[in-house]
Amino acid sequence: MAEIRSVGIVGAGQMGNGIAHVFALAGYDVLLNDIAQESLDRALATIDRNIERQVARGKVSAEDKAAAMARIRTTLRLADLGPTDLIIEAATERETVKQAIFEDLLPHLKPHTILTSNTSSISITRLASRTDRPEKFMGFHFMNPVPVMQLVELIRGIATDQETWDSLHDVVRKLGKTAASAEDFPAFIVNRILMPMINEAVYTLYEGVGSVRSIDESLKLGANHPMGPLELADFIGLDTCLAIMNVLHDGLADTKYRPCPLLTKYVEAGWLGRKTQRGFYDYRGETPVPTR
Ligand SMILES: CC(=O)CC(=O)SCCNC(=O)CCNC(=O)[C@H](O)C(C)(C)COP(=O)(O)OP(=O)(O)OC[C@H]1O[C@@H](n2cnc3c(N)ncnc32)[C@H](O)[C@@H]1OP(=O)(O)O
Ligand SMILES: NC(=O)C1=CN([C@@H]2O[C@H](COP(=O)(O)OP(=O)(O)OC[C@H]3O[C@@H](n4cnc5c(N)ncnc54)[C@H](OP(=O)(O)O)[C@@H]3O)[C@@H](O)[C@H]2O)C=CC1
Repeated sequence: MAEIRSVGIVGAGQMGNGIAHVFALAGYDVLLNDIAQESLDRALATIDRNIERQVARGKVSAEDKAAAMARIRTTLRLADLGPTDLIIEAATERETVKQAIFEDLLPHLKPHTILTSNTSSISITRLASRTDRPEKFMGFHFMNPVPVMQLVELIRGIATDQETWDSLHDVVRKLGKTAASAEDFPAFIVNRILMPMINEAVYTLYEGVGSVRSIDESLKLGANHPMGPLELADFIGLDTCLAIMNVLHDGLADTKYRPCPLLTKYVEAGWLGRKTQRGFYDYRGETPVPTR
C-alpha cells in the first residue's frame, strides 16, 4: 500500500476548504486548486478563521495551527496537482465539470495516485470509467462542516480494488474520523435518506402546510434536529440539493424523488442559500429573515 503524504484538492468552495483544513491539521501536504483566485483567497481566509476558532477553544495549539497553515499551498493550474499521492475532487456538483477535471488531470498524474470525488450523488463507476485507473478511483464523501462532522462515506465503484479502499480507510482513521462503506447507487447512503427529507420540507412549504419558520422549528423542537431542513438546505446550497434530487430522480426513475418546483425556482433565481446570502432565508442583515 503506497503511503499517502500529499493531497491535491480541486475546488476551493465550502467543502474544498473544509477538506484542506482537516488534512493540513492531520499533517498532510495540501495543494488546493480552483478556477478563481478569489475563491482560493477566500478559502485560505476561511480555514484560518476556522482553525483559530479551534485554537480559542483549546482544541488546537497555536503551533499546530501555524504548521497546518504552512502545509497548505494554492494554485490555479490543475497540472500542478500531478505529483500528489491523492486527488480529492470537490468542484461543483455537475457531472460534465467533474469529467473535464479528471480528463485534464490524467496526463499529469503519477501511476500510483489515487483519484477520488467528494460528489454527493453522481455515479462513481461512471466517473471512474472515463479515467485510466478505475481500480484506483473511489467516492470519498465528507460531510459539511468538514472540521466538525465525524462521518466520511467511502464509496466503491464497480472496479475499485481492495488496496485503494484500504488506503482511504487508513486516511480516514488518520484524520480522526469514522468511515461508512456505501455501494455505488444514486446519492449513496446519507443523501439517499437526507435529501428526500429536505425536498419534502420544500413541498411542505410549497403546499402552504407551514411557513419557513414553522417547518424549521417543528423539526428542531419536534425531532431534535440541530438545524431545520430549510436552514440545512441553505447551508448545503440549494443548487447542490437540486442536483442531488435530479440524480435520484433520473437514476432511480421513481416519481417519489421528483424535485419540488419551488426548489427549482429558488435555484433559477440564483437564491442558492448562504453562499449567495439568500435562499429560504435572507442572510444580508444581522439575523436571517425567512423569505416565505
Ligand atoms: C450534502 C451532502 O453531500 C452531505 C452533507 O454534508 S449533508 C449535511 C450534514 N451536516 C449537517 O447535517 C449539519 C447539521 N448541523 C449541525 O450539526 C450543527 O448545526 C453545526 C455543527 C453545523 C453547528 O452547531 P451549533 O451548535 O449550532 O454551532 P456552534 O456552537 O457554533 O458549533 C458547534 C461546534 O462546532 C465548531 N464549528 C462549527 N463550524 C465549524 C467549522 N467550520 N470549523 C471548525 N469548527 C467549527 C464550533 O467551534 C463548536 O465547537 P465546540 O463544540 O468546541 O464549542
Ligand atoms: N455543500 C455540501 O454540504 C456538500 C457538498 N458536497 C459536494 O462537494 C462538492 C463541492 O460542493 P461545495 O463545496 O458545497 O460547492 P461550492 O459551490 O461551495 O464550491 C465549488 C467550488 O468549485 C469551483 N469549481 C467549479 N468548477 C471548477 C473547476 N473546473 N476546477 C476547479 N474548481 C472548480 C467553484 O468555483 P466557482 O465558484 O468560480 O464556480 C467553487 O469554488 C460537490 O460535488 C458537492 O455535491 C459533499 C458534501 C456536502
